[in-house]
Amino acid sequence: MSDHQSQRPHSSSPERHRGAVTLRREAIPTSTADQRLLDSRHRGDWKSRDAWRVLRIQAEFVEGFDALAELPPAVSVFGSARCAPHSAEWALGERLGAALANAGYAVITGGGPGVMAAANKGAVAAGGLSVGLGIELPFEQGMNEWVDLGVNFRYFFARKTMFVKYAQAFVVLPGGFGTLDELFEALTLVQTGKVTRFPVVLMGVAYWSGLIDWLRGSMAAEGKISAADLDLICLTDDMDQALRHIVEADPRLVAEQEAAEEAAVSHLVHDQLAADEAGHEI
Ligand SMILES: CC(C)=CCNc1ncnc2c1ncn2[C@@H]1O[C@H](COP(=O)(O)O)[C@@H](O)[C@H]1O
Repeated sequence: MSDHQSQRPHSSSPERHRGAVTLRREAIPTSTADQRLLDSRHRGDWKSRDAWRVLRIQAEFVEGFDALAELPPAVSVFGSARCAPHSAEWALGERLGAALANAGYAVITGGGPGVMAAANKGAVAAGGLSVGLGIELPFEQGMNEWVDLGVNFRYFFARKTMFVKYAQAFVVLPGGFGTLDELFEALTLVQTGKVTRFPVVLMGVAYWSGLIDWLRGSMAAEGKISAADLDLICLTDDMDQALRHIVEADPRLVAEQEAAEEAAVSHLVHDQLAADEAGHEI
């Protein structure tokens, strides 16, 4: 008898154990897991159980990690699925995709239409890697034609993990609920220290100003966030400023800068020690 079993209190009624779960009386199933798995008549409802879904969710994370692990440094771009081709927002998305690709970043979008397609198109035109993380929706929708590496997700939350995990920054163009969800998720992760050095750029000053005013005038003024939390956002229409904000926080550059600073300090200490020694000898 194992230690685990010997610690169980004796009970007159029969019981069954399923991992950490103890089952007694009416809760004991009349069939075994093997029976339910092998009995084809029940295959349908077995698949709709949450335990089965957990495996599908797990598989979705594994597939996402597998497909994206070797991605070069990347930036996730968000924005409206509904902006029309040839609109000003489309043009901004395309310019942004190209600028990011020219700066050496892969461009990750939701793989859908609108701003997503524009940013993917810009990235492809500039010779960059164009990535789409699609989402299964109630209506049929393929990846936009400018996605070169596409992964389709069933679950929003698994997909959202990929946007953060494989990007060094978020750039958010004008959009609706989906875009706000992605923006505020990033801000919450940075605010709570779940991700560090993660630049969030908002492009489209006219569109976002009302929201920023409200965040400052109501949310921060009433103490729901600190004024410093607003510093997490870089609001600009200027492509160079957006790029600078991203590049300056790039972990590769930051690591190089920290190494250079450490080297300078150790030289200084070394010189000081040498000078002290020379002073003693005199
Ligand atoms: C025409 C239409 C509504 C298509 C929807 N097709 C979509 N395909 C892929 N990602 C999407 C889609 N809709 C919303 N999203 C996600 O939510 C954001 C856009 O939502 P919204 O349009 O701002 O609220 C995108 O950044 C994207 O990640």
